[in-house]
Amino acid sequence: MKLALIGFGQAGGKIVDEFVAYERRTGLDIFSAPVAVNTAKTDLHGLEHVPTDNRVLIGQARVKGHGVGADNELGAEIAEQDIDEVQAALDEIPVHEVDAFLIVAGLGGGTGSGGAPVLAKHLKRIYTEPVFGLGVLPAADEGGIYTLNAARSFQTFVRESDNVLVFDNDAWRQTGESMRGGYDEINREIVRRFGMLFGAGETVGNDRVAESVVDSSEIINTLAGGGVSTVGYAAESVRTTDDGGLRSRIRRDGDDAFDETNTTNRITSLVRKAALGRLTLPCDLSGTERSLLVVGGPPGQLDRKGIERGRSWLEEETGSMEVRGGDYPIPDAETVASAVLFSGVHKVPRIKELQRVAIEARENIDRLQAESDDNLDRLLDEGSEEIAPLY
Ligand SMILES: Nc1nc2c(ncn2[C@@H]2O[C@H](COP(=O)(O)OP(=O)(O)OP(=O)(O)O)[C@@H](O)[C@H]2O)c(=O)[nH]1
Repeated sequence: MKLALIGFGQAGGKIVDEFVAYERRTGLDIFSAPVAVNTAKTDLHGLEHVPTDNRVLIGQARVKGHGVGADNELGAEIAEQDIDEVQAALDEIPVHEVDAFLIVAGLGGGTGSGGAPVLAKHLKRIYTEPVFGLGVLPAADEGGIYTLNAARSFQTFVRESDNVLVFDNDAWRQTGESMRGGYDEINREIVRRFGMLFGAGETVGNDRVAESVVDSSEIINTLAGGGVSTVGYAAESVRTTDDGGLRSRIRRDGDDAFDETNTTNRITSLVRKAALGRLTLPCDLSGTERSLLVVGGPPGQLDRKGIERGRSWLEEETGSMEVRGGDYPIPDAETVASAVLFSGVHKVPRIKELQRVAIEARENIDRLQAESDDNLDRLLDEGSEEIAPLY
């Protein structure tokens, strides 16, 4: 599908940068004029792939290019005030060619957390195309303020968008590695998963027209209806033979029945692994409203029976009959991969936990604020009779 892609804040910009790198690497044509918006000049400078003309610095009058320091109310205010500057960048996009908007932001900071919902609301007012969000939740150990920001932004972003696809940094933190050090790997993971979903049905290069049965309307219909989504992914490598043909790792030449069963089984097992493995937002899949299965890889490996079985299994697992699916032929691929989009998920312990910690953080901030005023009064009162103020 064709997306108008907008990264808000540092995380949003870096992920959009990675999406553009992915698009160039794969030869796909998914993103129309990607845009990065930020209140921090250095963050915009740090991007490598988003064209310079598409980097929009907002809030200069308020924060002078230094960011909003995790104040997401300020982030939202600035986004509202400077929405025309963002719109000017979007005016360059041939909107009649795009299927949807995708706004990407880390929800724990200030600029993206505050700005993404404001932009979603603005786009929905102006355009008829659906507006989707890709929201990144902070890791639990980032602290109360990040959690509070994320909880407030999350509920607003979900309300203002047609669907929010969620990636939880906490679930993807590498043990023993600092969160910051791991961002590059995490961003590649985000792009691998969402890139495969959004790339389904798009043209690779000039001469290979994808014959996929997954097209943009199926992705849009899976996301339509609102709510929150998560994505599962699994892949297995297939080897290239000496004559350039593709051969599965355990294929026995000349045994067609064996090959067919093998490709069918591989796909059904990849679908299970994708759904039962680590999701972008871990959750209980029962009660998921709509799902979409995309199986990508070399055309000869995309067995229809396997995809059908995978779909039936997903229906049982989610308890929903609304499971769409299809293949995504990628002629030169060395892996067969399965990506599953679960849309309208409800049983998400992480969100409940985020809200609980956010309430605690709010109470803690209010209490400290009240105490701080008293403490300062007490501190300054001491000796005030002997020491007169300067004026
Ligand atoms: N996955 C991922 N998450 C990131 C990355 N950078 C930051 N984050 C997350 O996003 C949250 C928000 O951080 P930023 O995007 O840096 O904040 P910002 O929107 O630029 O806002 P301010 O810096 O407060 O102006 C953090 O709490 C992290 O959880 C990244 O490169 N990848």
